[in-house]
Amino acid sequence: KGTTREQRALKYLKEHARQGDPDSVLETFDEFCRTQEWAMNAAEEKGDILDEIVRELQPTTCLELGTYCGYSAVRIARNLSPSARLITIEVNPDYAAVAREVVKLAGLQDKIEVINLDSADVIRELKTKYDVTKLDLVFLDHWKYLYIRDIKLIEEEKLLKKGSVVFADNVIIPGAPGYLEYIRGSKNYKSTFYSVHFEYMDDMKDGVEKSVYIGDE
Ligand SMILES: O=C(NCCNC(=O)c1cc(-c2ccc(F)cc2)cc(O)c1O)c1cc(O)ncn1
Ligand SMILES: [Mg+2]
Repeated sequence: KGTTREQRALKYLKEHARQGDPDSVLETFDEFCRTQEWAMNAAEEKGDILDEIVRELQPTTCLELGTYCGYSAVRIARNLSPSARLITIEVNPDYAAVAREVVKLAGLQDKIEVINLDSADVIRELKTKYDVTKLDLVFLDHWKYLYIRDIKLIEEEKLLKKGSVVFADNVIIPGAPGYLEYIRGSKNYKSTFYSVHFEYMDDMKDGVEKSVYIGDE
């Protein structure tokens, strides 16, 4: 097949989802992954926890590392208040291209900015180039060994404030042991682990970690 899995998913969404309807895009993407081809979306159970965090926190500025096809970006942005926004970073150009289309299909291009660069380079420029003062919500879902590098960078840049939430996917599968040890050992966070099913696999368990920043501003 000349197409990639991500391109096939986008085609399916364009043919079956309602333009401008984020809920329809997410439901259709979940249907694609259950009936056609698996994809690494933060699906149903993980998504429900993410929805809960966004609804309770009502974040103004969100950062996502690891856009992939934009499933969780749409999931986050559909619950954001009118002036709130999400910056999502994807290093893979093919993934970023698909994600931009999915965001447009959901009608959320005014809330979501997809950046096709390396996460560390963008984090260093959030204040100067992306007009960010503080991050209310950070969603870690990119390469698992980079979680610890990037959370340390976010702290170094003083981008968190009391109450900021850092939500990490895949802390069991594929796993992020270094990150878990770091964040659970840090006095600046209050962490909670949630045992959840791995996306679209009812017989596999994964885990997500929600950490609330309580350190100095
Ligand atoms: O790694 C890149 N993106 C995805 C990061 N996310 C993951 O790796 C990830 C993986 C899995 C996963 C777990 C078990 C398994 F058998 C297969 C996949 C699940 C998830 O929920 C993820 O989030 C990437 C690639 C590339 O070519 N260029 C730039 N970035
Ligand atoms: Mg993931």
